[in-house]
Amino acid sequence: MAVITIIGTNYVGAVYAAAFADLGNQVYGVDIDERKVQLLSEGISPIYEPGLDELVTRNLKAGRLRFTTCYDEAVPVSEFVFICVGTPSSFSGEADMRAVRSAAEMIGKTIRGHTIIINKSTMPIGSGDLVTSIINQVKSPDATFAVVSNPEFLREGSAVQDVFNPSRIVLGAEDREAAERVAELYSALNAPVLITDRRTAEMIKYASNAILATRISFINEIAQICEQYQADVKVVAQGMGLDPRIGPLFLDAGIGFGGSCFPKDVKALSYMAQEAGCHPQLLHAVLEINQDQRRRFVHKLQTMVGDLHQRPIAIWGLSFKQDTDDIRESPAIDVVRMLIQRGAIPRCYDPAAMDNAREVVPEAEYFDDPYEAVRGTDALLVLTPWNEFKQADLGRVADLMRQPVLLDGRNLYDPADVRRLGFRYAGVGR
Ligand SMILES: NC(=O)c1ccc[n+]([C@@H]2O[C@H](COP(=O)([O-])OP(=O)(O)OC[C@H]3O[C@@H](n4cnc5c(N)ncnc54)[C@H](O)[C@@H]3O)[C@@H](O)[C@H]2O)c1
Ligand SMILES: O=c1ccn([C@@H]2O[C@H](COP(=O)(O)OP(=O)(O)O[C@H]3O[C@H](CO)[C@@H](O)[C@H](O)[C@H]3O)[C@@H](O)[C@H]2O)c(=O)[nH]1
Repeated sequence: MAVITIIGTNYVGAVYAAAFADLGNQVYGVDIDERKVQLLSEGISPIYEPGLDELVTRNLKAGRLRFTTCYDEAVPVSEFVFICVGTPSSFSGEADMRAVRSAAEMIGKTIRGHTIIINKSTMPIGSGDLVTSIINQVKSPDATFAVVSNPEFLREGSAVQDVFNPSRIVLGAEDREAAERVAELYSALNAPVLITDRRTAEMIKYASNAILATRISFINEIAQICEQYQADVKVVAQGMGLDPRIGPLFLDAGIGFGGSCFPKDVKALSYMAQEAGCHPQLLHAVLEINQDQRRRFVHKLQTMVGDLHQRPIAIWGLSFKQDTDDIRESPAIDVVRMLIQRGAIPRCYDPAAMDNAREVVPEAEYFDDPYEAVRGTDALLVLTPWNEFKQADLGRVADLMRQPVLLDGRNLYDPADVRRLGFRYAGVGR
């Protein structure tokens, strides 16, 4: 049993707080957002993440988990303090480290005895040194500490599952004993552990996200070429994926990657590269192809239905991927914005992300029922691959629409099946 504090309790921190408690530890979750702390203390997850409510509730009841806004209540009694605050993109693409700096300062002021501080947020290379120096400036003279980098690889929508079944635990430290003590926290999960220096660990995170984003932009570029030569990118990806050197994952063509990680982390890596005098051509291309994908999709809609002014267009899916309410950098939200700019009337449905979407795109119309959203529309755009869209009653959809046009931004449907129902259909790269 260890006493652990998690700083920042949202997509990453809330899941970790509950998971470490579930493994038998005493855990404090600290967040500056009072509403979030209040909800979590009542066993209600502030985000849509399958399995999280149950995990939080079970551990609150067992008395192993507590949420607070007060560092003083948690940090002084903790042996381990995880930093899980956000590191969003700033205007230049550089990671915005304000939350990390302020968390480090608060940790520095409240640590007692010996504490291991773990950087779990995705932070630029060199951030371990930054956190160390901030803490050194404010800590009490008798407090000692070590900073370990421990990047996180969970995916939203399957975060609970991913945290209990990690592909690897990466630890970076100048103090090997500190890294080994952090490794013990994960010992029950039987995952491979890689211990290295801090900067290498920080780079492993950026390089991992960058290659996954690269695969997506790669297949999206292949999809563009497939469209010109009447090949089917879905089958191309399948055929490529059978080669064990290539593998089948992260080769789904579509409207591009979004979310709070790939876009910001590729930008941050590219920024770091440029700052160091490198020329990150591949990273630039990955981002450029990703933006193009959205524009090309809207252009395809225009070629199929003509001028969009005053045209009602149905949208299925707003979150950046399935099984989450997260709309950060969602390509679907970008597409909706482009439609509005062109005078269209987007009629949107999403099983989890509509409250978030309403806040950023209040001009669109929202429906609680996917079939209501398509009523009287001139096209249906499927933008997020939620399960409930995969076997939807497309016959009924065709009947409800003013004209049956289906643009499948995630290649969910079999083109021949959809055309048989009377739709004019376009996927991506097929
Ligand atoms: N979301 C993911 O799937 C994922 C996966 C792996 C790594 N990461 C990385 O982990 C980090 C956290 O990601 P997230 O999506 O959970 O971020 P988030 O922005 O959704 O949540 C951050 C939380 O930290 C809180 N916070 C901000 N400043 C604070 C402070 N000074 N003290 C205490 N709490 C504070 C915020 O109120 C918020 O609840 C980021 O660096 C991200 O890149 C995210
Ligand atoms: O073949 C694919 C796979 C994914 N996507 C899109 O890529 C984005 C990211 O998807 P995914 O990686 O599943 O979700 P995230 O929750 O953003 O997780 C990524 O980002 C996290 C934050 O850094 C990392 O921890 C994870 O390992 C990494 O997969 C989404 O918009 C997906 O729709 C595609 O377009 N095609």
